[in-house]
Amino acid sequence: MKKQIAILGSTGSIGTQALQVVEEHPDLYEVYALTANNKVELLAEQARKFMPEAVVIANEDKYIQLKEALSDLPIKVYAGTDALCQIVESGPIHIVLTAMVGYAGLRPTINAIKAGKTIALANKETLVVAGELINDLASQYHTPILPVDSEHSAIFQCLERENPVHKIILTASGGPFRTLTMEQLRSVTKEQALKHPNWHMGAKITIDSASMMNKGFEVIEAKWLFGVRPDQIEVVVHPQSVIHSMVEFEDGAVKAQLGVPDMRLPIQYAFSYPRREHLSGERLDFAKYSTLTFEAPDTTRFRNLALAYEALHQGGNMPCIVNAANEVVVSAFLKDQLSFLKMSEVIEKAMSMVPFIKVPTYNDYVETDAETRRIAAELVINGMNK
Ligand SMILES: NC(=O)C1=CN([C@@H]2O[C@H](COP(=O)(O)OP(=O)(O)OC[C@H]3O[C@@H](n4cnc5c(N)ncnc54)[C@H](OP(=O)(O)O)[C@@H]3O)[C@@H](O)[C@H]2O)C=CC1
Ligand SMILES: CC(=O)[C@@H](O)[C@H](O)COP(=O)(O)O
Ligand SMILES: [Mn+2]
Repeated sequence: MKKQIAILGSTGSIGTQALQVVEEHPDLYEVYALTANNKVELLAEQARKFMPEAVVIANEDKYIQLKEALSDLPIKVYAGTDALCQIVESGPIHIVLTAMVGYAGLRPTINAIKAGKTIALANKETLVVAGELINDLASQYHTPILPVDSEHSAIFQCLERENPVHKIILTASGGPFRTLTMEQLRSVTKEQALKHPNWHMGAKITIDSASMMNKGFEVIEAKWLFGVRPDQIEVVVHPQSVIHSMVEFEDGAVKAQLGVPDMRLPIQYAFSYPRREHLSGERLDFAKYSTLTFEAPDTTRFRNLALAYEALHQGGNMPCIVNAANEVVVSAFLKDQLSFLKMSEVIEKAMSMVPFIKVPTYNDYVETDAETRRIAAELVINGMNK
C-alpha cells in the first residue's frame, strides 16, 4: 500500500524537496494534502501535478485565487489556520511532514499527533517551544516522531537499540560569518547572511544558521528527540557539512553519518523508515574533500548558542520565549530594522522581561508567544537598534 503523505509547507525548501522524493517513488508515496501560506501559484501548480485530495492555503485572503486556479480539478480547497489544523487529522493520512516554518507549526503538529499520524518533523520550532508537551502527547497517543533535520536524522541513523547514548555531537557549519571578528559582525548585511556556505534553505533558517541560533535550537531539539541531558549535547563546528552529526557510546566509540549536503536524504529516510530506498543524485566523493576540519564554537561572537543552552537549562517557557523573540528579530533583521549583533541583545532582554513559567500548559505557551512578540517588537522599535 502506498503511504499517504500530508506536506505542511509544500512551497518551501523542505516541501519542494519532499515532493521530489515523492516523484522519485510514485510506487511508494502519494500526496494526500498540500499546504502553504501565500504562494498560491506554486501551490496550485504542485496540486495539478500531484493531484492531492486537498490543498489548504493558510492566508484566507488567497482562497478565491486558489479555488479558481483549481476549479477544473476534483481537489478540495480550504483556507485558514483552522482548516490547516484539521486537514492533518484526515483518516487516510499515514505521515505528516511538518515543513512549515516557525511557531505556526505547533498547533497542526499537536493535532496530527493526537490523530496518531506519524510525524516527519522538519519544523524544529515545535520542539523548541513545547518539547515536553509534544513528547507527552506522542507517548499518550503512541505517535512516532521521526527527525528530518539533517543532524537529528544523522543521530537517529547512528543510534543502537541495545546501547544508551553517552554523548551527542552536533555538527555546525559555522555559517557565512564563521571567521569574522566581533567588529566585522557589527556591520554584516542580510544579503551576506542569506548566503549559507553549504545549504540552500528558507530565509528564516538561513539567518538562524548565520547567528548560530539554528544550532542552539538543534541542541534543544536533540534533548527532546533523544532524551539526553544538556551536558550530553556538544556542538562542534565542521565547516564542510559532510559529517551530519555523531553519537558517542559508553565505551568511547563514535558513530557518524556522512553524506553530501542534500535534505532529500533525511526527508526520504523519514518517509521510508525503517527501510532505505534508492535516492538519485550526487554521492559522497571523498577525493573531493581532502580535509575535514573541526573547531570549538565561539559563544562570545555567536551569543545565541549560549542563550539557547541557558533556555534549555532553565526549561519551562524559556525556550518558547527565545523562539518568539528570535522570530521577531530575524524578521526585523530581514527588513533592515535591526543589526546582526542586536538580534542577540533583544532576545536576551526578552528572556529577562517575559514572566517565567516552570510548568507551562498549552495555553501558557500561546500567551508566552504573544507576550514575547509584543515585548520584542517594542525592543526593536524603542532603541535596541541604537
Ligand atoms: N530548509 C532546510 O534545509 C531545513 C529546514 N528545516 C526546518 O524546516 C522548516 C521549513 O524550513 P524551510 O523549508 O527552509 O522554510 P521555507 O521558508 O522555505 O518554507 C516555509 C513553508 O512554510 C509555509 N508557511 C510559512 N509561514 C506559514 C504560516 N504562518 N502558516 C502556514 N504555512 C506557513 C510557507 O508557505 P509560502 O511559501 O506560501 O510562504 C512555505 O511553504 C523550518 O522549521 C526549518 O527550521 C530544518 C532543517 C533543514
Ligand atoms: C540542513 C540542516 O539541517 C540545517 O539545519 C543546516 O544544518 C544548517 O546548517 P548550520 O546551522 O550548521 O549552519
Ligand atoms: Mn539542521
